[in-house]
Amino acid sequence: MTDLANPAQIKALLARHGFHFSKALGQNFLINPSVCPRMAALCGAEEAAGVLEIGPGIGVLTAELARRAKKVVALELDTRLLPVLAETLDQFSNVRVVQGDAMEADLAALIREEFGGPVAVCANLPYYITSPLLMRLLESHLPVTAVTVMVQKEAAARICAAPGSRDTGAVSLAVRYYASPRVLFDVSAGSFLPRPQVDSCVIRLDLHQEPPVAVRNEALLFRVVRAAFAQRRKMLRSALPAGLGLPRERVAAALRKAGVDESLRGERLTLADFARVADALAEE
Ligand SMILES: C[S@@+](CC[C@H](N)C(=O)[O-])C[C@H]1O[C@@H](n2cnc3c(N)ncnc32)[C@H](O)[C@@H]1O
Repeated sequence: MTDLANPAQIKALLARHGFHFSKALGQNFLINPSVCPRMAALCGAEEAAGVLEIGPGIGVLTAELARRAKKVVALELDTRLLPVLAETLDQFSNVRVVQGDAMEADLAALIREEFGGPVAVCANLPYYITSPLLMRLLESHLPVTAVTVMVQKEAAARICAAPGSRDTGAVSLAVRYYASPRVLFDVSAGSFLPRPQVDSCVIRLDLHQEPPVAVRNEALLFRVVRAAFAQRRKMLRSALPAGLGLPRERVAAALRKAGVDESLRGERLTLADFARVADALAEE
């Protein structure tokens, strides 16, 4: 049996299957033996109905999840990895590997059919789709308790940024609408095969039962947030009309009504501020 924390054995396994890493699919596999047990222990696997993993690779994290969760469903895009996973996860009767694209798959149906209730999501994410995939998981109103993922360190700083901080952006605010984010631990570039250019970080997003702010039109809220950060060095009085394609006077009136200073930049606003601006614009 292959020791999935042993680089020499992993290389031998992949060579036996004629596998070559695909950069385009973000294939950097974990080889640091301490990372997967920590992720699996911190992702809420035991409390949920099971764990949905995205991108199992050769199954190193999947195995640790299977030791703790009632059931693990692992969604992998690369068909070349299916025979590898059949071999490495052979000992676990509570794991099902599903071939598919996490950006396209009907995740609601998958969770409904495979699990009896809300799941935890755990993944070492393919970096090329980190933000869109996270937003898909959050926006789709899936029965998910928490999302624990490895992302690039810079992405973690943006996703978990507190409002008003230097790293805050449209993604940070969108994430906070759906979840409470926190950084769990850092992971060095040397923990992966092949070694990526940058360090990584494991974060956990605990999904809210209800959004922390009430807003009339969710889509408009996110349009306002994106407009404010599309030109983040500009004050709201310029950034919002440009980003929303609205007359300056209309935006100025909405900002006044919302009690938000038009000379501020987006990074100074909280989610509640943005919600008041969106509501004021919706009323105009
Ligand atoms: C960073 S690797 C992580 C592999 C493994 N979980 C580990 O930690 O070693 C990302 C994995 O996601 C898979 N992947 C890439 N794009 C995907 C997609 N759109 N849907 C599902 N899996 C994808 C890759 O093939 C790869 O196995």
